[in-house]
Amino acid sequence: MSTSPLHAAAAVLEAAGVGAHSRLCCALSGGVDSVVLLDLLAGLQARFGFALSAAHVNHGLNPAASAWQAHCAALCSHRGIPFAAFSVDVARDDPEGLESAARKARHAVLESVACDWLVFGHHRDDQAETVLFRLFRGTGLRGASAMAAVEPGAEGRAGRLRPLLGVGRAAIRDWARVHALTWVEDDSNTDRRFARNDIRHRILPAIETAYPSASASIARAAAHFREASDLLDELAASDERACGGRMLVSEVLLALSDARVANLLRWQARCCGMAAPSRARLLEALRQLRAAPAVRPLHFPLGDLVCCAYRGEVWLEPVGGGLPTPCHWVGAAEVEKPWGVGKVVFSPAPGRGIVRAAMDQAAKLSLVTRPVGLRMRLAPERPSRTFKNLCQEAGIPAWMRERLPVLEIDGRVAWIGGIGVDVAFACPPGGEGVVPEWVPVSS
Ligand SMILES: Nc1ncnc2c1ncn2[C@@H]1O[C@H](COP(=O)(O)OP(=O)(O)OP(=O)(O)O)[C@@H](O)[C@H]1O
Repeated sequence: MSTSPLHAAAAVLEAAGVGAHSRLCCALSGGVDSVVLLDLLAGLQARFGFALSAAHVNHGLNPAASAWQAHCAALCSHRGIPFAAFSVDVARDDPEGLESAARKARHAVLESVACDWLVFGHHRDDQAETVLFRLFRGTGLRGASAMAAVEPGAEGRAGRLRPLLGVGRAAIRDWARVHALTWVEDDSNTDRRFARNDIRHRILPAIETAYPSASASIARAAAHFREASDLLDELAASDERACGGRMLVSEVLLALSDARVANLLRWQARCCGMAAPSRARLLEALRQLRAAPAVRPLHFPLGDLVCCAYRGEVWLEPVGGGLPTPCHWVGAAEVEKPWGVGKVVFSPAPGRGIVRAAMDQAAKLSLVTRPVGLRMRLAPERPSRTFKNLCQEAGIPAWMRERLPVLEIDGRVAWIGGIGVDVAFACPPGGEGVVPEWVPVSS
C-alpha cells in the first residue's frame, strides 16, 4: 500500500526540522513528479511557514526544452512562486554518457541557488531503480543505500530533501490526476538506450511480475543499508579519533583489521568530497602499508587521491594536493603559515630551533620550495651537504622533496622542514629560540 503523498511529504519536512526560518527551492523539471512535489510544497507552506521558490534547469538537449521551461515558469507564476531558470552546456563527450553529463551539469547549477534545502521529486520507484542500477555495478553498502530523504548540507551548502521517496509512482500520478495538474513528458524517459530507463521499463516490471511489491521491498532494503552504512561512518569517525585525527598514526591504524582500515580510508575520501577508491586499489595500498615497517614512506595513487605514509603517519591527499605556494612576510616570528595541504607552525622554545633575533630583525622571511643549489650544514663539526644528500640522510622519499618547506631569512636558508636548522642560525643553549614545525596535512 502506498503512503499518501501529502502525509509522506509532511513527515520528511518535519524530520528535517523545516520551519518558518527555512528557504526551500523545488527542483522543477516540469515532469509529473516535480510538478506534484511543487503542488504538495505549496499546500504545506501555510503549515510549516517556509519560503518556497522553484528552479528549472534547461539542458538544451530536447527540441521541446524551451516549452518545458515555459511550462515550469507558468506553473510558478500561476501560484506566485518565485522561479529561476538556468541554461547549461552539457558535455557531449562525457565518458559516462549524455544522461550522466546532464545530471552533473544540472546538479552543479542547482548548487548555486541560494536556499537552505533543494527539494527533489525522487520517489520510491526511483529509489528501487537506483539500488538495482548500483548493485548491477557492484556497489558497496553506501551506494546500495541509494538516496536519503533528508540529506543535510555540508559546510554552508544547501541540504537536499526528497519528500516523495516513500511514495510510489502510481500514487504520484493519481495525485496529479485528482488535482488536475499539468506536466510535460520527457520522451528520453522511455528511451531504452539509457541504462536507467532499461531498468525502469524492462527489468523492474519483469521482477514485479514474480514479486509484486519488489519496488517497495527494494526501497525498504535501501533504508536498512543506509542505517548500516551510517553505523560504519560512526565507526570510521571513532577510529579516526583513536588514530589521532586526519593524519593517522600508523601504529594505531595498522592494529585495526583490513576491513576497518578500508572503511576509515573510504570515509575520509568521502569527507574530502572525493569518490571512494576502488576496493582493489585500497586493498593493495593496505598490503603495502602492512608490508612496510612503520617508518617506510609510501605514496600510493588511489584514483583522485594518494595514500601517503611518512614517519609513522598515514594520510590521504588529493593528487597534486601537496604542492605548496611560496610566501613572504616580515617581523612576526611566531606565526602559522599554510603550506600545501598542511602548514608550518613557529613556536617559541628556549635554547632550541632558530635564534629568535635573526627572525625578528630580518627584512624578509620566506617559505619557499627548495632553491636551486641549496646546501646546508647541520652541525659545526659536519660538512655542508647538498639537498639530495640531506634528504637521503634524513630518509625523505623523492615524492616528498618537492614539497619540503624551506625557511629563508633575508635570502639565506635557515631551516628545511623534516631536516633541520642550519648551524649559522641555530639557537645556542640558553638563548631565545623559535622552533618551526612542518605539519604536512592540516586537520
Ligand atoms: N531539468 C531539471 N530542472 C530542475 N530539476 C530537475 C530537472 N531534472 C530533474 N530535476 C529534479 O530531479 C528529480 C529527479 O529527476 P530524474 O529522475 O529525472 O533525475 P535522475 O537523473 O534520475 O536523478 P538525479 O538527478 O538526482 O541523479 C526531479 O524530480 C526534479 O526534482
